[in-house]
Amino acid sequence: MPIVRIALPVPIPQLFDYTAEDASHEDIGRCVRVPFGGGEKSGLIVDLPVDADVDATRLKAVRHIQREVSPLPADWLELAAFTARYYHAALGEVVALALPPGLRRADAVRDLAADPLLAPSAAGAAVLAAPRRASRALRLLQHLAAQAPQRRSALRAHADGEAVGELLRKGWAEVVREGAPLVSGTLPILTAEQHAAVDAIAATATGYAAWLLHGVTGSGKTEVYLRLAANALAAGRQVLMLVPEIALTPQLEARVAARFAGAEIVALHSGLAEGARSRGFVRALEGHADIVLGTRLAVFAPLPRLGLILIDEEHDASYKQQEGVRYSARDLAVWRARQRAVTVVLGSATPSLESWQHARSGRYRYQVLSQRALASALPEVRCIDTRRLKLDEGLSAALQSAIAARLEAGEQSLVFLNRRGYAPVLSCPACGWVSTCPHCSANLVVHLADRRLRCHHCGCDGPIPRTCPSCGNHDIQPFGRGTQRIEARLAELFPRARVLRVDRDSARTRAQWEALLATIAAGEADILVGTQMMAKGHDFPRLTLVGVVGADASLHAADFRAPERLFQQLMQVGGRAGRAHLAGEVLIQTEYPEHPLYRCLATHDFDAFAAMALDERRSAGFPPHTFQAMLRADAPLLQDAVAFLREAAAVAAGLAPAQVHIYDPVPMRLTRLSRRERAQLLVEAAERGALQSFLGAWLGALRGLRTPRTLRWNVDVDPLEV
Ligand SMILES: Nc1ncnc2c1ncn2[C@@H]1O[C@H](COP(=O)(O)OP(=O)(O)OP(=O)(O)O)[C@@H](O)[C@H]1O
Ligand SMILES: [Zn+2]
Repeated sequence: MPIVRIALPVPIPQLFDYTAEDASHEDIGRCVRVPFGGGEKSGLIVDLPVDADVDATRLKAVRHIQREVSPLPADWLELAAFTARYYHAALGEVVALALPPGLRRADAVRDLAADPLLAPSAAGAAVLAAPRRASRALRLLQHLAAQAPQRRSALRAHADGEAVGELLRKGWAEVVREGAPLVSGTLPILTAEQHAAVDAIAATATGYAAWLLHGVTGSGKTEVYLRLAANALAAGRQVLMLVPEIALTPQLEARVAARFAGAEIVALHSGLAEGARSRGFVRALEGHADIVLGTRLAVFAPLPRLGLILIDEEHDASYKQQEGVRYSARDLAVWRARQRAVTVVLGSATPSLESWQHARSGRYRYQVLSQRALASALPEVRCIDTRRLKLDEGLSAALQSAIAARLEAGEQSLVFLNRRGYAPVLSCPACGWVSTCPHCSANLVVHLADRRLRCHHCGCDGPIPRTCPSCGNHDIQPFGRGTQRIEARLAELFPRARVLRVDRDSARTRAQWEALLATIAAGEADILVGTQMMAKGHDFPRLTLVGVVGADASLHAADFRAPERLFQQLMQVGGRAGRAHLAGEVLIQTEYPEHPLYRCLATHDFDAFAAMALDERRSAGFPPHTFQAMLRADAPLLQDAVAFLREAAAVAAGLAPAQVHIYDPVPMRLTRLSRRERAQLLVEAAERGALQSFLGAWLGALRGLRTPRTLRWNVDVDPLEV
């Protein structure tokens, strides 16, 4: 009887053999359900071995093979295997992460029929012409009318997308004939730099090439992506477009859908309902989807006709998964481009130092967009020296009057503060009590909007006490400032202005987020108070002033990547100012106006900053000049976590070649998280290969160690946080 070898989601690097009566080589790459332990697990057939690893008579039989959809192709299995190897994870875990849950469970995949193009029908047009009460269906119809035709799946993705069935039932929308033009709408005339970039990148389109597209904020990188995508689509190829957080980029989704009305666009991200995710994945797998637009996990989309990979905001930390299999979608995308011999474009106004270094060394090709597409200039950036100033709830007089001037002119301002909540801690001046999280080594943040004290790490919360829980003092005070406090003060200072706070508390759902964006875009907000959510990618033509408060705190953070992140964040958020025809200005409140980081910001000199930061990294022996991996352990008791890491370090000492450096175990900065104490051990090498082969041997040995039941450990290759 045929034997099938299966990758199952278990945390050990082992494959499992089963028998399957009717299995053939055609089944490699198919999902299966198998008995496992007392229950059932689902996994993927990766091989059809001639002989089993164990006595064949003891093998159990698979329960079900999913044969409704095409098997995952060999190149996809290679991608999964590479991911498992490089990040030292079990293949089954990679498969579990990469496949949509429904497909992996070998469930039936429904609704695989083509994704029809829809447009308003005559009845729909009549509905739009007559005044009627607002409803979901009406809003969706209006949206469709503004951008018809649209794929059913694209409509589904709209905030009112649930009404798509209703629209069809009511006859307000109809299916339009295929063969609609691939590219629709009027195309903007490219700037000279955009033109040069498109030409240069298109010239390498016949094989593997990695491009860093370094375009200043507002330079029109998106337009370059769209033109390159159009070329690939015209050549009959599929395009993979990665974005940092799809919930943050509904605008981009809409833009892509509007540009390529005749193309099938599939969104892939973890926010989708299971059915939609399976469906999109299978549409890509079977070669129907033309464009796959998604967050990091979309890098695992199977794409038989792949022709181009685009990575927007390539520097963004969200491309790195921070739990489970800690992969970097950006790095995997580059590997994938090489594997499939296609072009990959990494775009950013503030490239990661890793990518910038690759561009310098010639590993990546390099294309610059130095001018903004619409605006005549980048915003003017100035520091407000706050050392001798009296601030009003953190706001300087200069910033206040700049905001007042924008109000007067009918323009928008953004106050950027990367700390949500009202105040980072509640404290008692009498006895020194502070609000600390019972589960984490962190303070509880005051959220005045819903009157709670909340931990931003474990999420636990409770009411705000009226008196000090320790001494009974009535006069306990919120200490420090978050977005809610700034919002409240701005509302007092500018009573006639419409102040809008944009952070993860005010935009908890995608619908809330889209509503906020729509409010801003419609000019119905005058002063925005926002966290880094506001920094990414947005394009609001009337936003002309960005005020930065509280950035100094990150200047002296312990993580060696902190300056890079701060610079990127400030350049990005500053880049929201003056993107269209109104001049922009960025005011940074700081006690260190002479700091080189701020000076580089003021001159928009990313290259100077990057060169400086890379020099520092070289002398300190940090990435990208070295390669790192982090072994982390957590347990209810810190001593258990540290003891394990000490043992791991001792094992490493016996295995590591001279060029691999093993650091001492240390508690993590946020030592306690959700009642578990955490510690880490850094290993570093001058070469990736040396690190990789050491890791293989070391982790193998660690898996054999006896550890307390309550201890967990994991490895993070190329960690972003150290
Ligand atoms: N060739 C062009 N002609 C006219 N307008 C353009 C052109 N290219 C881009 N734009 C417009 O310029 C603005 C900035 O473009 P886009 O948002 O793509 O910039 P970006 O490079 O992605 O910037 P960021 O990195 O800051 O997000 C947008 O409003 C876009 O529509
Ligand atoms: Zn907590």
